[in-house]
Amino acid sequence: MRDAIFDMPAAPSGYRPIARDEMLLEASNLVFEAGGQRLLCGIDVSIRKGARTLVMGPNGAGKSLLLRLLHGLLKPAQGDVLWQGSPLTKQAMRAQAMVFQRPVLLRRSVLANLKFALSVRGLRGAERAEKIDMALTAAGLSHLAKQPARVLSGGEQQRLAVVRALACEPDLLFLDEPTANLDPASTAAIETLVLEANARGVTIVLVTHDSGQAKRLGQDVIFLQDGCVAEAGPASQVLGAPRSEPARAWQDGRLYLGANTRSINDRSRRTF
Ligand SMILES: Nc1ncnc2c1ncn2[C@@H]1O[C@H](COP(=O)(O)OP(=O)(O)OP(=O)(O)O)[C@@H](O)[C@H]1O
Repeated sequence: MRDAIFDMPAAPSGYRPIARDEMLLEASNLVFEAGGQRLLCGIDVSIRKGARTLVMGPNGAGKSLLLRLLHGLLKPAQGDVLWQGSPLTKQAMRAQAMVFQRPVLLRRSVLANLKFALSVRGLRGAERAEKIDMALTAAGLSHLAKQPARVLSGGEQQRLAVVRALACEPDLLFLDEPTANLDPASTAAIETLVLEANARGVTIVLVTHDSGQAKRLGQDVIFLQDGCVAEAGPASQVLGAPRSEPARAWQDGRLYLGANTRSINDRSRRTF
């Protein structure tokens, strides 16, 4: 039985080994295949309760697929996802929420988007109204509550998507490139919402290509390359003193093309 956060060599000094009961989500030997291709190669990852874990790596590395598998939106060809040590159930999925790069909003008002999400969770009346009010305030969207969500700017839509997810009080929030295409002010607003939620105890798993964001938010990092984990561990190691070539290239700002020359069928082999 594993008792450390990731399947890595000995943890570097200063990094506290994490006991198993501190794991919120664990995946072992996750394989995903589509169209006759092996897209995830047998991934082992663990998500610490209360931590901010970043999923990084180049385009097509499998970051979104990994999030969807961890959230239970996709089923693996092989491998298991455990939520607090037990198989992922519908109930466990309700303790999680996901925010996508392009916000998925109802073609209704800002208010109705929040109302609907909370109603699905069984909230009504004063309790729901209070949560809606809190969400609108947190997102700075109170003045736009009656506007159709689709007329909001990209940054406003993403803030709505984040507070709508958080209003349901998930234990874990997945965010797939939530600030791609956003300007610095909008990025800062999303990061503030994420950090505030995390300070309240919400575990965060966030995909990013943004090196500044990785440094600002990262506590643990899973670095993917070609559907495999190239390196995983504390951000101080993976981003600060990487051991794998893909993560080293990222740190140096080099374009790492090596793995792309391999054929798709080689994806099951770890060559890092
Ligand atoms: N349903 C599917 N069927 C076939 N191939 C798929 C499917 N979903 C994803 N892929 C492929 O799997 C690979 C990984 O996709 P994924 O979206 O996870 O990459 P990513 O790391 O999130 O990339 P990006 O940074 O560009 O968003 C890609 O080559 C993609 O084309």
